[in-house]
This record gives sequence, C-alpha cells and structure tokens, in this order.
Amino acid sequence: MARLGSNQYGKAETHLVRVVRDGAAHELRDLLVSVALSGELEAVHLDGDNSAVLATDTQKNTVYAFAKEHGVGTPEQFGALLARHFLGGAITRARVEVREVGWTRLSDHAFAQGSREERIAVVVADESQWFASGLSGLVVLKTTDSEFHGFPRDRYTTLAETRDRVLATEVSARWRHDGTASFEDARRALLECFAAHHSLSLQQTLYAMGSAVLEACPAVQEIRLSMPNKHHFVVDLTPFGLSNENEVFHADDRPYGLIEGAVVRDGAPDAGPLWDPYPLV
Ligand SMILES: O=c1[nH]c(=O)c2[nH]c(=O)[nH]c2[nH]1
Repeated sequence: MARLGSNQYGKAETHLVRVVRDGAAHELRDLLVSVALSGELEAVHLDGDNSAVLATDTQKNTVYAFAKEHGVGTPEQFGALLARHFLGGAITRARVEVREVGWTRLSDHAFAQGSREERIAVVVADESQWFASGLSGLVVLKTTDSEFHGFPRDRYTTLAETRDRVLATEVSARWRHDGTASFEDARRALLECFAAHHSLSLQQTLYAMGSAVLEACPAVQEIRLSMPNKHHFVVDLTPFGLSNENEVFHADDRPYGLIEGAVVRDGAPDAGPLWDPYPLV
C-alpha cells in the first residue's frame, strides 16, 4: 500500500522577453518564470481525473498574457500577481519563481547581455503571501585582505596556512522578507561588505555579508547564502628562476569548497512554505 506524498506541478522556465515601446528608448526585460501549483490533487494522480488540473500550457500562456496586460514591474510584483491568480478551486498554494537577467543599454533599441548574474524572486501564495528575493551568479574577487590559518592539521593535511590570499566566490543568495525589501539595498550591502571585510575565512565573510543585509534591510528576516570558494592557487615559478609574490595564479574550477549558511534575525517569524524544495528532487 502507498499514498501520494508531496507533489506540485506547473510550467517551468517560461522564457519571457518583454519589450516596452512607450518612448524612443525601448525597455527590455528577460525573465524565466516557473510556476508550481499544489493542493487537492489526489484525483489526478490516483485516478487520472484531470478536472482540477489547470494545464501547464495554460499557465505558460497566462505568463505571456499578464506581461502584456499588466507589464512586468518588479520580479516580486509579477510573481505575486501570477501566484494569486493561480489560487482557487483545488489549488491552495501557488509558487512562482522569477529569474531575471539584465541587459545593458547600447542605444535606444540595442542591448548587450553583460554578465551571468540573475535576479531572483520567489513568491508563494496560499492564505498568506511569502516572499524571497535574491540573486545568483554574482562573481566577486579580492586580491588581498583574506587569510586562512589556524585550521587543524592531520596526516592528510597539505594546505599551507596563509595570511594573504586571493578570495573569490560566486554568490547565490535568497533573503526572506514581507515583500517590501529593496533588492538594490540588499545587493549593495552584499557587495560593500565583501569589499570591506577583512576575511579570516569564507565562512566568516558569509556571516558578515548576511549580517550586513539584515542591517541594511529591516524587512529582511533571514538570508541564505551559498558561496563556492573559487580557489586561486599561486603558481610555482621557481623552476623558471622567477619569484611569485601573489601575482600569478592558477584559477581552478573544481573541486571547490562550498560554504553555505543562513543568517536569521532574532525573533524572525516562521518561514512557512518558502524554503520548500523546488524542484522537489
Ligand atoms: O575560507 C576557507 N574556508 C575553508 O573551510 C577552507 N578550507 C580550505 O581548504 N580552504 C578554505 N578556505
């Protein structure tokens, strides 16, 4: 015997490009929109009864139609509009994730895609609304002000202690808030802290960056960070009779240390379904 466990369904990664042609300077938005609906969906899974199933194709069409009718606004606004729309009937929870890539303006109507950074908004609507905003692909590096020493040594330890190293990471972050937190303030706090912080480990830097966002953004209750340590190894140039004082590096892409953690405001309310996994597996 078995039972239906957690389930959700929806159209993932609808790639929406919206051009606003109001003035001489066109505006360009480029978003991946993923919808996941859940609720009373036993009948479709157990009996093949589709009477409560809003087709994922319809969900995709709704994304495009809403972009035309309502405009996109902020990713949080667009996500909330969609999530609320999908609620009703058998659907008691709607999760919408929006990932946006930026285009830099070249002219009134030409653009270049500059970086792999994405802005992210997650909105879950049920009887309440839950918001997380964030980013991924934000690559940062500092050429000094980073140390790593004092770690235990065992028979497998070869890593040298260092008082001055290159520190680089690709920040992924999600901060949970009430829908009012400024994305720009949070992003600026992350970057200013990374630049200013004298690091004794990437873990310490992660905690400092998370704390900086809580400090800068009163509406943020929690921030989760995932920061791979993009190792920069000093190349041994002695075979060529050359010194290397932290000037020439081998930037290794793998393996990498993966440093992850959350910084939670004292007294933060429950996160509800916000951190539920999507995709499920
Ligand atoms: O900042 C760091 N944290 C670690 O846990 C670690 N481990 C390691 O090998 N190098 C580093 N650097």
